[in-house]
Formats: sequence, C-alpha cells, structure tokens
Amino acid sequence: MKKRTYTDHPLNDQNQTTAIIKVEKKPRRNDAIGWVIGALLVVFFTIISVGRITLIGQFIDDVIFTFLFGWFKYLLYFCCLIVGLTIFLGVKIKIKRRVRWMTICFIILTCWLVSAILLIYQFSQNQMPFFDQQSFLKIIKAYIKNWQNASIFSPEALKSITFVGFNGQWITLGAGGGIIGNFLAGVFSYLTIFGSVVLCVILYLGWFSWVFTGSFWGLFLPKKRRANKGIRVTKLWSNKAKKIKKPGNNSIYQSLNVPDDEFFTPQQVMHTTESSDITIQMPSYTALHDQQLIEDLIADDFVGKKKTKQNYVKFDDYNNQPPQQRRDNNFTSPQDFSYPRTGGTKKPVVPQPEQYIQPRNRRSGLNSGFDDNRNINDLPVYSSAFGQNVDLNEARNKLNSQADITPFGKIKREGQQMPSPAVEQTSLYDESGEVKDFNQPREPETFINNGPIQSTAEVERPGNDFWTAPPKPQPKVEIFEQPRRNVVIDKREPVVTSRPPVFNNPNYKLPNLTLLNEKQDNANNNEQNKMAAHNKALKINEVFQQFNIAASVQGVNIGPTITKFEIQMQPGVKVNKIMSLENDLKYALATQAIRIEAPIQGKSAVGIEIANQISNKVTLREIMERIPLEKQDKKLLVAIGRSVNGDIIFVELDKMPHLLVAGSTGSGKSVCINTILSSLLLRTKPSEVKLLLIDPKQVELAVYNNLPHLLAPVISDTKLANPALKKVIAEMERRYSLLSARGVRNIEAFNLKVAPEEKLPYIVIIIDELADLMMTAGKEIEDSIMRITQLARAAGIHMIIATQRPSTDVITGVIKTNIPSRIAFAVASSIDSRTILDQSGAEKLIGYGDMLYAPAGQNIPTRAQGAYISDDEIERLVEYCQSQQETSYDEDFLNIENNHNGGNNGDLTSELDPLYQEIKNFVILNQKASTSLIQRKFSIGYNRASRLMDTLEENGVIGPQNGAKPRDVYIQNIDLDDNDY
Ligand SMILES: Nc1ncnc2c1ncn2[C@@H]1O[C@H](COP(=O)(O)OP(=O)(O)OP(=O)(O)O)[C@@H](O)[C@H]1O
Repeated sequence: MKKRTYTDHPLNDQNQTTAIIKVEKKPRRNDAIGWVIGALLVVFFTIISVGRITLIGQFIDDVIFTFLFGWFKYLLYFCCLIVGLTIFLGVKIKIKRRVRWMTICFIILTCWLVSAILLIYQFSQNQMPFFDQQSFLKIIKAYIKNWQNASIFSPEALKSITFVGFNGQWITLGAGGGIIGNFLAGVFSYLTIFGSVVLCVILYLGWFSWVFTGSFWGLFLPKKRRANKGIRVTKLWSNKAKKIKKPGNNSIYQSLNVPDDEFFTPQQVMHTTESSDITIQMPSYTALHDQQLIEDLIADDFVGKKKTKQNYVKFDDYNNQPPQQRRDNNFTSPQDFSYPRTGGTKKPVVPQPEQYIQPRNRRSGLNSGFDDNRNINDLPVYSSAFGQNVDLNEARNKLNSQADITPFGKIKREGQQMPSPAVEQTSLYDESGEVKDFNQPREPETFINNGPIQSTAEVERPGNDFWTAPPKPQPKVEIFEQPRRNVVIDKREPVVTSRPPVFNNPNYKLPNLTLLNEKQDNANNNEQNKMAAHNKALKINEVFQQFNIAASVQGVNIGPTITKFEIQMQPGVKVNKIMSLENDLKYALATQAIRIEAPIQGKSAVGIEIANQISNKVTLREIMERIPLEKQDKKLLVAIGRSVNGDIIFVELDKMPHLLVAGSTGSGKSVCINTILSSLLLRTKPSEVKLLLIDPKQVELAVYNNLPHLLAPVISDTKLANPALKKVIAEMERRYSLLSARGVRNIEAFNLKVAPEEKLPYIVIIIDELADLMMTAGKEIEDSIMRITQLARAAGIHMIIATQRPSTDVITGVIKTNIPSRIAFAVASSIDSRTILDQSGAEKLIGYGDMLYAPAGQNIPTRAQGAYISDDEIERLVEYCQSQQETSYDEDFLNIENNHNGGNNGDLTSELDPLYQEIKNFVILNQKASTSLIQRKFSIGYNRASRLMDTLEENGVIGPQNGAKPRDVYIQNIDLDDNDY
C-alpha cells in the first residue's frame, strides 16, 4: 500500500494556499468509550487470569499463557496490564512493524532460553541425558504431562474443581518456556543441551544488536561502520511549558513537547514520528487535530444548509500566523478562534460567519475511510443554500471574501492579488532511504540525506531568547480617506536623541514550511527518463563494443536533471580509453551535455553523466522537510540541492565556514543565494542571525529589504560595500575581545555562558556579484574579505560570495585560499572551471541550477541539482518575517551611509524630496507612519521611503522608531495650510 504522508494529501495537490477546514464542537472522540471498555476488559482478564480467579481465569491461564509461554507468562501479564492501563488513561502507542517482529523474536528467544536452562538443571539432577536420539520427543511429552498435571485438566483438579478462588500451582517446575520454549529447546538439544543454550545466547546477542544498531552484526562492528538504525522511541506530549524539549542526539528516546497553547504543523509531528519506531502519544497531546480535521473534511459530504454552531478556519492561514498576530489581528470574521481540544478546555469564541459547507454522514458509507486516490474535486457536490450547485472551490472563494483573511493573517487590501504558489516540478525519488553523512568527519560538515523526515518549521528552540523588549502587537494598517481638519494638537515630546533598544519580538515564530510550494508529482517525467536511460545505456554499450572496449553499463542513477551511468571495465582496460570516447558518446547519444567522471568517488567505476530528457525541479521545501531530527537545532543549516543519486544535500554554514558561488549568467547563482537565504529565514529568528546583503546588481536581493534580520538596508552602492565590510571587521574584533574576556574560543561557547540578552547573533554576509565590487575598490575589498574569511569563523561571521566572472582578477588567489568551499554553476570554459574549482568540469554543466559542489577538503566535487525557490515563495517568506517584527537596523551600519555621504545626516531638509510635502500630509491626515506604508502608497523604493521617514522624524512630524510599535505622529488633525514643518 502506498505510504501516506501529509504532503501526499489530496488537499495539498490543489495548488492552493488555503484549505477550508471545519471545526466543530467535538468534546469527546466517538471511540473513547470503546477504548475505556477495551482497557477495562484487558485489565479484568489479566487480573483474573494471573490470579487464577474463577474457572475462566484458570482456563485462560492454563490454556493460553502457561501452555504457550510457561514462566514467561508473568511478563506477558504485566505487559497486558500496562497496555490496559495506558488505553484507559488515553495514552496511544504506535509501533512499527519491525518492532513487532523484534518483540516476537524476544518472546521466542526468551522462552527458548528459559527452557534450555531448565534442561541443564534437569541434567544436573540426572533427569536428562546430555545427548539422546529421543530427546525431542521426551522433552515434549514430559512438558505436556507436567503441564497437564499442574493445570485444571489434572485428575485431582477435575475432582475438586473450584469456580472462584485459587486453584492449582502458580509455578510448575516443568513450565519453563512453555511449549514454544520446549519445542525449540527440544529441537536444538540435538546440538547437546549446552549447545542449545550457547546458540540461543548468540541469537540473543544478535537480537540486542538488532535493537540497538539496526542490524544483527551491528554491535560487533567498529562504531564507524555501524548502521545506527537502532529503534527510536518518540514521546509526543504537550503542556504549558514554553520551550520544546530538545530531543537527545544519540539517545533512542526523544520527546516532542509542544506548548499546548500553540499550534504546529502536522508535518512537524508526522515527520518526527516517521523516524520513530515507537510513538507514544500522551493524553495531553492534541496536535493531530489538524490532520484529523483534514481527514474529516475529506470524509464529509458537503451541503449548503446553514447551521450556527460551527466555525470555519482557513487552515493554512491560521497555521501561518504567529500566535501574537492571531490574537491581535482584527479579523472581520472569525475574530478569534481556537481548535477545540479533547477535553474541551478551550472553546471557540467566534462571531459565526455564514456557512456554506456542512458535514453529513460523518464517517459513514462512501466517506468513512480515507482514500489515497481521491481528489478534492472528486468530492460529491450537493445543492447549496444559494439554489445552485456549489463546489468546494466556490465555497472556498466565497468564504475568503467573507472572512477577509489573507494567507498571512493581514487584512486583505482591496484589489490586491494574493500570491498563489507557482507549480513546481520535483522529482519523485525514493524517500525511504536513510541518513547518510556525506563527507563526515571532514569539514565542512555536509550531509546527504534521503532519510527520516523532520520538519523544522515552527519548532521553538530552547536557549534562544535574546530578547530585549516585551512583546509588541503588530499594528493594523488602515487608511482613512476623509481627513479631519482644523484642530491642532501638538503632541511633541522632548526629542529622544538616543536610539531605542533593538526590539526583538519574543513571540517571533519561525515561518512554516507551508509557505513554500509543494513538490510536484513527477511520476510521468520519471517514467520517461527511466525509459530514455534504458535506451541510452544500450547505446553506450554499443559504443564500447564498436571501439572494442571491454566495459559496460553496470548501474544507472536517475537524478532530477542528470542521469549517471556507472561503467565497469574489465581488468586491463585503461580509464583513459573511456575518457577519449567522449566525443563518440556525444555523437551516439546525440547530445552535447556529457560529463565523464573517472573514477566515481569511492567506487571502481567510471561515471558518465548525461542530461535527462525532462528535468525536474528540486524544491526548497522538499529538502527542508527532510532535515533529520538531530540537525533541527542547527541554526546555520542551509539547503543546497539534490545529488545525482537523488540524495539531499545540505550544509552547515558555520562549519563551511565561507562559500564561493560562481557561474556564468543565468546558471542559477541567484536562485542558490535565495535558497540559502530562505533556509536561514526558515530556521532562524532575527535575534539569532543577522544578515548583511551587498547587491551591486541592485535587483537580486532588493526583495529582502524589509527583513527584520537585516543589519543594514541592502547595500547596492558599491562604494558603501567596503565601509560595511570594515564595520563587520570592527564587530569581529569587538567579538574577539568579548570572547577572550570570557575565556572562550568561539561564539557557541560564548552564547552558552552569557545571559540571553547578551548572546551574539551569527552574522552572514552575502555579496551577490563580487566582480562589481572588485572593479570599484579591488584591493580594499580583497583585504576586507581576507580579514573576514581568515578570522571570522570563531566570531560567528560567515561569508557567501557570488560572481558571474570567474576570472583570476575577481576570484583572486587570496580570495580562493580563504574560501575553501565552492559551488560552480555552468561556466563557459574549462579555464573558468579551474578558477573556481581548481579542476575542469563546470563547463559541461547544463545550467538552470546544475552545479558542482565542492566543500572544503573534498577533491572530487559532487554534481547536484540546486534547490529552487520562486520569487513568490521568497515574497511570502519575507512578508511573513516582516509581519512579525519590524526592521531595526544596526546604528553603526546606518551611519555608514551617512558618513559616506559626507556626514550630511543633519542636513536632511536641505534637499527635500519632491514627494516630501505630499507624504507629510498623508502621514498627518492618516495618523500613520511606516516605511512600508509609504512605499506601498506612493510606489517608491525602500531607500527613498526610509530617507523620507528620517526627514519626517528630523522635522518633528513623527516620533522615532520604537520596535514593532507604530511610530507616533506628533501633529494631529492639523490644518495643513497653517503648518510649516
Ligand atoms: N535550481 C534551479 N532549478 C531550476 N531552475 C533554475 C534553478 N536555478 C536557476 N534556474 C533557472 O535559471 C534561471 C536563471 O537563474 P539565476 O537568476 O539564478 O541565474 P544567475 O546565475 O543568477 O544569473 P545572473 O548572473 O544573470 O543573475 C532562473 O530564472 C531559473 O529559471
């Protein structure tokens, strides 16, 4: 059966940002009574059986437990009791198949061991021979006779049968491991009775090894070679604690603790539990409601009757909002809502919106189960209250217009189109693999992972409260059309000269992965690529035959954009012979895009990489979803892409510690930078990572301009780049003195020692076109880069540099030496490739994100398809981050601009912007002032808007920036004509 995950869900195939979810009052699950009755029965039968109370108890004890399991029955009774109690208490335990097998093996082995040891005891009493041809029969016969004598079927027991009370012996010597144990001990007694024990002990050790390492021999292998697939137990629970407990890295037990007043994505839980063999869901845990709600939606029929006691929640919208915002936003309807929880502690207090969808026949008939293949559009359509057929999409639209909620929790602005996710292509690779360390323990630490999935979105991480100010509500943006005039109130207070402390929103929630596009089902593409690969393999073999080379294709890896054929040669054939066939292969396969890797890293095979017939996009989301659990607290972990094998590649920037990205124009550099930036936004709060973006091209990084993570506005003036880098060097030196004062060696150790508000955030500098900077101030820039890259690692400062001119005057020897990790996208010539990677190969890449990735210390680069993120997704992410916290730049970095402009910051009024007067009027009339509002209203760029805000502040029209609070407008309801500010 197809494994079902949340992302497979038909609702998610709809390419829609919103799913309508119905929440109805459901105080108790329907099956709860059944559970309690079941639990009571289990406990009841356990007690009467173990105590041999009543005839039924004696019968069950004798016939099922003692006969089969012998002494082991007491352990089973204990387990039954525990199971009964857990059901009764509402604890749910989900066990994977391999654990069931492990349990069965444990029972069998234990029974065998007990019986075998008993035989040795009998041998010591001279009741049992060392070796006998009739051993097996004797043992079985003796066991059955013994059992019968001790059971209610013994002649004595039958004579004096008691219906209630104890009867018969509790422990009979012959019981041992029951018929199971005696059977095995009997069979293996032909190895002599000691041989049987020894074999059983060996198997026991193998069993332990299986449990703790995932393989029979694992425990006996050196640590490095162990599969490390031991069983994992996850406990899901929730309480009022604000922090989620961090799962232990190595322990088999992990605990996912979700504060019960917050919501989290089903993916987060599903992906956590997917990697777990035993999932224990505590009664306090209520998070699967979301999933339940989706399933209910699918299971429901839809009709249009109106009903009052129900609420509709736009599932994605709600999940995507920070709790603070959920509370603060003035939704027209619903205003405040919460999912009802089991136990019914929180009830929705909601003005009831009109209702268009209503469930019918819950869990009955056609809809009672979950059908993997059902599409939401296949759902039956019933007559609606509007006298016409309404399908789900229509209902959804109608609801949207009523509810007036945008996907990101803001008030919908008239005429504004909400971003709809672009359809992404991704490949469907086998996702059931396991976590593989790519090049550990080498640094930088890079991981390729196909394995257990862990969504990291929205996981509150402990120890990261760098906050300096209490939570502030997000302002609601409103625009008044009618100005009020003629009353003058000057609200000005004494001018505050010092900058307010940097505001950090303590309720800042990491963006949810649902903001990113889903991966698309590429089954068709994969099928076609598979067929094409088969034909290509035949052609490659033909070429070898034609040139009398004893080699053939032995393996094929179909990646997202490239297929890699593994060629094996007969002994004595030179690798160079295959290399020399490159042009002939190109000819035979009618393609230019061939790259030969000789040999493949870690294999005695030569790789021939050929572009796929159809390429699949690799989405950022599919990579982020597969970050393993143990990496979830790594702040600087960023997604790179997928290798030709379909493995996930991601990297920790702090281990890297700097990255050079180069490739010709249109090869995918900017997308790569965007995925790196987006990975950081998805995993870090503004207090944890600060970004300095230098974008001489002016267009690539402009979208990030309002991010709360920024140290300074995106620097697009090349003249400002070096002063900014100098500021970073100064910060680096300051950090070094802080580190040495504390006697620590790096920022991680420092942050562990200091109070939350003193913690230092990481700084990531991104330069998206080094060539432009090198042209303006080559030597100085090179010096600054050298200083930062040489020293900044311990201070938590990392640099990513991109360029489309991989020539030696841009990527100088100094820069190359100091930036050991490189990504090469397609370039024009092998010389360019050598400049980037010190070897050729990048000239054979096919562009569009096709890359060679060479982390520090890895000689042979890995070919990969870069992760893709669309502009829509980036906008959504940025908007989400911005909606939670306003931008507050570092004063030092803001001063760069002023200093550089000749220190004319006190002279802002001297060159008034032509829009100044108009904007001032607008601000006063509406009593609202924010950079983004002005940007939107007057369609101007960020820099200009923020300059205008500064001027307004300078002139006393508005107050200083105050964290997330809206700025004060000092002049209220003014007669504009009388005002000369
Ligand atoms: N990982 C990827 N997957 C799929 N398509 C990609 C990927 N990366 C880039 N592309 C495609 O290539 C186009 C160019 O990418 P990008 O803008 O990143 O190139 P660039 O190297 O930054 O170019 P320039 O230097 O001119 O800015 C994108 O618009 C996109 O269509």
